[in-house]
Amino acid sequence: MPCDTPVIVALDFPEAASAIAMAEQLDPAKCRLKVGKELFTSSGPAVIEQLHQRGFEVFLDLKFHDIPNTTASAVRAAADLGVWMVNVHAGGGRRMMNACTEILHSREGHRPLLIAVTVLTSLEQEDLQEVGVDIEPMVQVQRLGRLAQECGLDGLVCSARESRALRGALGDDLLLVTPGIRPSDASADDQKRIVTPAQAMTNGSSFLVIGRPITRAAAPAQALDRILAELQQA
Ligand SMILES: O=C(O)c1cc(=O)[nH]c(=O)n1[C@@H]1O[C@H](COP(=O)(O)O)[C@@H](O)[C@H]1O
Repeated sequence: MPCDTPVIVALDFPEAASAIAMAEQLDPAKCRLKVGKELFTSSGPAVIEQLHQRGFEVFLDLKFHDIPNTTASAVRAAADLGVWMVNVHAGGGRRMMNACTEILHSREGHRPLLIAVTVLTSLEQEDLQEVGVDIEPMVQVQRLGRLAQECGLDGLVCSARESRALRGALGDDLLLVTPGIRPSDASADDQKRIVTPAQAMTNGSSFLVIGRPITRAAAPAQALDRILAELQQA
């Protein structure tokens, strides 16, 4: 069942049973699902197969960041799992990202969308300065976004706060996958560069990654429906 909405629900759960229980409350036509570091570390590739069997397309979010050979090999392994999307960290640089696009373009069969994380949505300018990046998030996002585009990646992970400027600087072809999405009444949790679902789409985001506002809701399916209704009105 193909999904016809921009929502990707983050399945941040400690093991497969709770992740699958959440997936079974959701409709593959209304959302895609993201498997991240916690769930994949605990459950491995099997949980992806279980989600595929339930009709979901899966974004494997491991933010691969390593030397070119290691990262390209990991991306190939992700492609072998049949995932819809996989991410690397643009901070790995040009040679790493080129190695990843080359290995995907040289393979037969299924090829996932390959996107690059730019600046984590949990970071603000002060955080960047502490780790030696003495520029604003917007500038760093555009610098890494341009580099990823030059390397032929399909898209970027960034905050929807940067989506409009990225569209102006890099055009409309890049997929902009934006976490840090919060309905106006939701807690920010540990996210810093947050945007509402409707504003994110208005800003030019392609996909919205949403975790706790849906998965921690008393009624997750209804929380998703409310967000989809907000998007319809945008
Ligand atoms: O690559 C990601 O998915 C990601 C990048 C980023 O900059 N910020 C970010 O929050 N994420 C992920 O998106 C999800 C956001 O979850 P919530 O904060 O619960 O909505 C988590 O699974 C994060 O690991």
